[in-house]
Amino acid sequence: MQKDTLYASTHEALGAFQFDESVVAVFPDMISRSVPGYQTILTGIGELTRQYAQKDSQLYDLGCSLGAAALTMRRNVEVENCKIIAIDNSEAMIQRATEYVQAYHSEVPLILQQGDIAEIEIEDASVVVINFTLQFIAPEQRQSLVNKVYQGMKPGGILILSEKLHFDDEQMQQAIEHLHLQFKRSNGYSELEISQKRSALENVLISDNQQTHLQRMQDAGFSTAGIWFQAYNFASFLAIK
Ligand SMILES: Nc1ncnc2c1ncn2[C@@H]1O[C@H](C[S@+](CC[C@H]([NH3+])C(=O)[O-])CC(=O)[O-])[C@@H](O)[C@H]1O
Ligand SMILES: O=C(O)C(=O)Cc1ccccc1
Repeated sequence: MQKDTLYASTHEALGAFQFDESVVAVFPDMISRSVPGYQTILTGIGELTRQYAQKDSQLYDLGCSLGAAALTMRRNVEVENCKIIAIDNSEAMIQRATEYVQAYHSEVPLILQQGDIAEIEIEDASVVVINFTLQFIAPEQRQSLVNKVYQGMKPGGILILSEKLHFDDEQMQQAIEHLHLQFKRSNGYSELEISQKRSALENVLISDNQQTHLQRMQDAGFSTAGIWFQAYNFASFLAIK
């Protein structure tokens, strides 16, 4: 696995964070050193897929990057006639994801598509995963995306939504941000890397608080929604239709 050193040296004209070839090359290392609980969330996505995937249905991974969640879902589907659809708008991600997916054999079809998740159709879904991607969608498009997911779901279907959160209470925000900072330091990121990445993500990753997420899922129509996992400011929600 290639080490993430993207922000290790000084960038004078630091551009906004983009999911381009340079990020793709280091992505597995970057996400596991930056997101506490990432592996545990993938394991949970597998377990929930095993429990909630319905026969004759579609499973979606929206904002799939290299397809980690889609591959975990595929390993855990135990019912007949399921199809997994994984979508990302980064050409570089989809290209690399296609190579990854080809390395594993399975009877369950997995289709990788380049596209904007705000624009694609969702139908006959039993499991929809949005693992750390809604935070990159324009805030004013988020409700209609979650509405569309709900509309495209079968009764009993689930949405697994993982996001970086912020906290309205300033003291909570500071305390939890500190814990995340320490997590990145303990994973070998330097102060320069941390501060340059933070600048690059400004206005690119726009987090919501927990209440905004829960309200949005409720407004979409989900009768049940809650957090099933949280590590510091990174949480994963489960909503059931
Ligand atoms: N409008 C959009 N449409 C489609 N894709 C998008 C859009 N905007 C951003 N993306 C894509 O969303 C992904 C977010 S990463 C997901 C990790 C993965 N889920 C994982 O489980 O490993 C999370 C992170 O890096 O923090 C990137 O691949 C973007 O190209
Ligand atoms: O690195 C961070 O500080 C994050 O908030 C998470 C992240 C992880 C990978 C790509 C973009 C953001």
